[in-house]
Amino acid sequence: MTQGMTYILKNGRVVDPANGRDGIFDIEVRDGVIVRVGQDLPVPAGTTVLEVPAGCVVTPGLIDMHVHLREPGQEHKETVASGVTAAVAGGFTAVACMPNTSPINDSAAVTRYIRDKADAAGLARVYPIGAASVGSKGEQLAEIGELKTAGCVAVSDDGHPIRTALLMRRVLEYAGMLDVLVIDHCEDPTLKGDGVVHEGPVASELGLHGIPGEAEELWIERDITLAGLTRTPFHVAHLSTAGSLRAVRAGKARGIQVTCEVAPHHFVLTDEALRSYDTNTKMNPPLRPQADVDALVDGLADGSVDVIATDHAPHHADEKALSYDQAPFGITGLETAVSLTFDRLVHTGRIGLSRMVELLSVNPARILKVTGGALSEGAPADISVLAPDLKVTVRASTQRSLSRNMPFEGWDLRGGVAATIVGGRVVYRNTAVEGLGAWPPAAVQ
Ligand SMILES: NC(=O)N[C@@H](CC(=O)O)C(=O)O
Repeated sequence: MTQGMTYILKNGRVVDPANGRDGIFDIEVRDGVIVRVGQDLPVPAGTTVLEVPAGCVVTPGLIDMHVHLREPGQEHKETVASGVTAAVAGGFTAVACMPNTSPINDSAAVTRYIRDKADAAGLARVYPIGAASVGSKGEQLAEIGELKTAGCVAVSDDGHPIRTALLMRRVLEYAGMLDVLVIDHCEDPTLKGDGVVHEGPVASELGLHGIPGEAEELWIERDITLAGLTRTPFHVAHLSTAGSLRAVRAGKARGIQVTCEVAPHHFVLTDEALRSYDTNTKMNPPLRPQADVDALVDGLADGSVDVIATDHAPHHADEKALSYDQAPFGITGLETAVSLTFDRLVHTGRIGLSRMVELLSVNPARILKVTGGALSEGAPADISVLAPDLKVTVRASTQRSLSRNMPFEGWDLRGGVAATIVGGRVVYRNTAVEGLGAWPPAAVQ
């Protein structure tokens, strides 16, 4: 389908909390833009009708604000093109990619390189996140103004915390002045030491070095204090413990502009999964005990968690084949997030569909200040069509990511993605969903 086409998405259940909509609506798209949303829209001559399959839900395009695309420098794990292919297959119309590439994205040249690759792929929108410090080394401020001009929407030293309190203060001051979001990977490196899993009975039994939850919690307290001092918004990457969530809630209650994200693996898995010794259970931060998982689910339900973000961290099979201590941290997530969210949060009754859309679209758009988050007339037609009752069996071999490091192999989940529309183009169509047969072929299907 070309961008110039006019079509009407008909009879879908539209869940668009930003516009207060949850019901059967039609959406008219022209030249890549939503021109009308209404009930029983008339179909002008020459307009294509795309009937939304029964049971499917139409939402503003999902946005994953934490992914690793690995290009430049680690194209054996993922490229921008393979990453955005995985993104649209996972229902995401946009992703924000972390700067821990090789070289690090601490310059306009790297930012532009990533954007050019994303433009060439022409699938999901890609928003680069620049490094907060030169080389993410935690010594010298990066050129945040230059990064913003080149297209970065946020800064972070993700993979590492922003190393000192003074540097964090300066990053907040400069980024705040330039209206660039600061995202921190909150982890005290001295407390982490050579830990590879959560510190607790499971780690002891398995003989693996532990990382206490307090390594994250202390750092979040530091950053919230500095966000208060500088009166600047601050976003916590991959929050994983009950104590961290208490700190965020307390910060919000004091009026500090702090937001946070939780990754699906942290609300689905506990550190019991480590007993498999599967290195696909090794990620940063580590899998936590049930009490933390319960607290995160409560936070996702009650609004204290703002965002679900995958922390999609592809690694090559050879690297993940190393011993548990040696293997790199991280798992892929773009192609399982929607199914895990449906299965574990929506179908269990913990959150409703509109909260799901807030977590995966409305809030990431608002926090990053990027397009999307609402199906408004005049907005670019970035739309996700979700299939809440689709039966999905997760298979790494059928995923689009170049890497296969994920711990959900063979899982049967209820809920998936039917189609993904970016700027009016149907870029992904799931051939397993009945009723999409009359839709035009998509670049990914
Ligand atoms: N989250 C992860 O487990 N891995 C991230 C970096 C990091 O945050 O350690 C990666 O880039 O692989």
